Amino acid sequence: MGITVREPSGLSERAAAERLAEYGPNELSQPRPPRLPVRAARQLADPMSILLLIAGLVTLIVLGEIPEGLAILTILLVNVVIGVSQETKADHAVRALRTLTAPMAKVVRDGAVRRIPAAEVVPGDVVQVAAGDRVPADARLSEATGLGVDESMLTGESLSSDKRAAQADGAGGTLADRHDELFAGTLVVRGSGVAEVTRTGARTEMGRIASALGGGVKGPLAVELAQVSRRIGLVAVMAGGVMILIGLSRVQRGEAALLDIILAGVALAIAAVPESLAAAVTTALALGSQRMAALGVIVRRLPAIEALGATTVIATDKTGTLTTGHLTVTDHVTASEIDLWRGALRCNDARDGLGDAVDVALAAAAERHGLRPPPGEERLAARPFDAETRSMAVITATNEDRPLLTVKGAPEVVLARCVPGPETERLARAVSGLADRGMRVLALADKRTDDLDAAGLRALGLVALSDEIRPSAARAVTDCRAAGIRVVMVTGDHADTARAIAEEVGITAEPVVTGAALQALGGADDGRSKRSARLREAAVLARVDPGTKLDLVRALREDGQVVTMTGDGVNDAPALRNADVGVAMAGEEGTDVAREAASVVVTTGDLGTIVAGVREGRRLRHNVSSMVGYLLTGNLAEILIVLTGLIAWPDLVVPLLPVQLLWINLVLDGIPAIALGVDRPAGDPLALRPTGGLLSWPVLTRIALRAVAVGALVFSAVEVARRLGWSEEQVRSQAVLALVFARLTLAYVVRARRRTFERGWWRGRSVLVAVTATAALQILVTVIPVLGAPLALVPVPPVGWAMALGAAMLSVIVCDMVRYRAGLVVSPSGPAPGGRG
Ligand SMILES: Nc1ncnc2c1ncn2[C@@H]1O[C@H](COP(=O)(O)OP(=O)(O)OP(=O)(O)O)[C@@H](O)[C@H]1O
Ligand SMILES: [Cu+]
Repeated sequence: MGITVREPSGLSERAAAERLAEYGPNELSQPRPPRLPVRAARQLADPMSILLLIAGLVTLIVLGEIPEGLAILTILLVNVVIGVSQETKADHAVRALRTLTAPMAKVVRDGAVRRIPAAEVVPGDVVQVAAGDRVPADARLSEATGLGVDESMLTGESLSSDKRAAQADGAGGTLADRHDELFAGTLVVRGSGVAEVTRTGARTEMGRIASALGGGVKGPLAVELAQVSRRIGLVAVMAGGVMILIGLSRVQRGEAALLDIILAGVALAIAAVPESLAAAVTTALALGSQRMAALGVIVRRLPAIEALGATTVIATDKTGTLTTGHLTVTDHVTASEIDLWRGALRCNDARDGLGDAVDVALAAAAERHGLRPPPGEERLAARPFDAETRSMAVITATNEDRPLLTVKGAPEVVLARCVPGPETERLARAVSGLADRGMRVLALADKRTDDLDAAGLRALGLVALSDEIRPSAARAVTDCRAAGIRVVMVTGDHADTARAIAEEVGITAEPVVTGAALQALGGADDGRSKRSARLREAAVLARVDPGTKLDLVRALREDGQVVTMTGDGVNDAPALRNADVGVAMAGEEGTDVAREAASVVVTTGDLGTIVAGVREGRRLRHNVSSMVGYLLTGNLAEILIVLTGLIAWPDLVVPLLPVQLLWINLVLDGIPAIALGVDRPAGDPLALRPTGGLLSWPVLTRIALRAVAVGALVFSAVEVARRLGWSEEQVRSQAVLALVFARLTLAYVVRARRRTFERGWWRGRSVLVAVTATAALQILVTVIPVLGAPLALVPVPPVGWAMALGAAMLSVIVCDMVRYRAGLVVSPSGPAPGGRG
């Protein structure tokens, strides 16, 4: 426990509540979400909507076709409503997540340390900060131990600035000179301190600068989708152009009006562009992130969902992830119990049961042995625990004349600094017996000196802490293996401890690679490549420092793996940022720095939770690829029919009227596409192994082949209708009916794993509802003339229905054949490179 001269007891809860009412919450005001009309206007400003508006007005006013013109405008309205509601939904989801990851602060209230939301911090609060924390408010330091703060976000200076406790009267000056002040929003990179809050919320230095926290960086998925949309847009415009060119010859011959042809071309272009794709994908991701939040997986950046689903390697911490993280001292080796536990209390930063898990466990053990912090001792200097040195050192003024240095840490580190002798050797030999049992072993030593780095210490003994395995972790490891995901344990702990735990949870414990072994490979080019190879094959990495995590991430990613990495410490940030998915812990266990570097925050560090996230990620990837397949296949088939029909059926002028194209694409298609986005396919989603990119060549080939097949089937149905001598309206109605039915069955084709109507295909309520509702809608407008009139649809004879259903059923069969075939005909170059998300 930190013994200090002044032990500030902080505000009382009552005073704090009063101040909160007076000063308001400690937050920078968030930009308000745009209002409904603004959102609607944004949707309308989209080029497609503008085209649609023009097309509708031209039909209505210039051509004087009132029902058709109104229908087009209604379709536009429906489209805007769907767009706005999707955007609002996605927005809500993202906002809800932001609240979940709200920052916390440690304050002293009524004399005890509490963790409270940073927004509730008030001026006058006594806050504690330690390495890894984001400073919650502007504050004046009353205590500082080796405190260093990164203030680059305020001052632009990349070097961290050293802080010390305030003197009687603090001097002003530029921000960078104010060494006894902490500023809201800056990051503590080392040491610890206690400070009294001076300003909160918008009154802080950060508040004055105003938040520069912009969000919304586009992820790879969004970029890929934007690219796809652009390409398809080009194809669509070309298709529309071709249509107009073909039509022009007809205008010359006096068979059609110019305006009709142009409108039809524009409609084809609008119809062919999957404008709902990007919005539907964003919605699917946003809703998926909400579902994940319910599982305890909070996604900070939406594209991480997709990357989670694509994960091939999970690099995990040991403590807190595979084990519960509740450390208890279960064994110790010592010559003098009293000296050992006194040392454990001196070299300890825990307070009121809060703080580092090791320190909390040691304080509890000391108390069990009847020791309390000796009164009247004052801490003169300290070097906080740090994962690089694996030790902590404290100098205290005791009742005796000379100050006392106490060191605790990894046995290799501490015992190496002790005077050699039988006792030191006895302890060194005892280490591996304890570690073999999966326990974390620490050594303690002391010496009368005021030098933190002194050697020649007296060994006090060993303490062994055990940590229970999480039962869910073992299951998660098995799940991962079944799903083809490798689990690698990365720990700062002893190799023997690591191996014992790895074996217990079912991670193949071979090979165990230690930091020392990696170091021995040297730093030359040759050594580096050997090092990467060693890192890639390791199942357990022990006694490694956080820097090695970054090397591991790099080595694995170079190898084409998609890496999910967990981390909690200040030094884990680079690795978390560089991994495909960085996972940090919410709450006390993780640091703010790690959380900000991570793309995913989990409420329990449990590996099972992370695997649940991977499962959801795989499901979402599957859903997004279903959606893309569904929309692209359908649209392409439609373009093919319109273009071939234009040539084959000159008497029809245009095979499908603009209003019909828009009806099919903008109304009927949107509903099943959204349903596919939130689909629950049969079976365990974890088994849906990611294959290549969203639009790799095999995928595109499959889409093209299926589109040709569906197009040909619908074309035949229409051709038969023409031969039977039906009227122009009936032939077009037949085309719409067959196309809609065939496209609807595509929803089932794209989401299936092996066969369209495989076991459990009917499960997944959203798709069933969407497809049935859409089919019903189409049937209604076909059989009820009043409803069909604006769309120029008329009832068709029974043969027509039979042909539409036949085309739909045959589509399924042909598309399933393509499913098998595609694996054989395409992609000789192995998996496509799009797998990394
Ligand atoms: N509070 C502490 N004071 C002194 N030494 C410590 C403390 N905590 C840990 N150590 C030592 O440092 C070593 C590394 O600890 P660290 O917490 O960095 O491991 P880690 O990589 O987080 O482990 P894990 O994978 O189990 O979470 C430990 O094995 C222990 O010997
Ligand atoms: Cu004991």
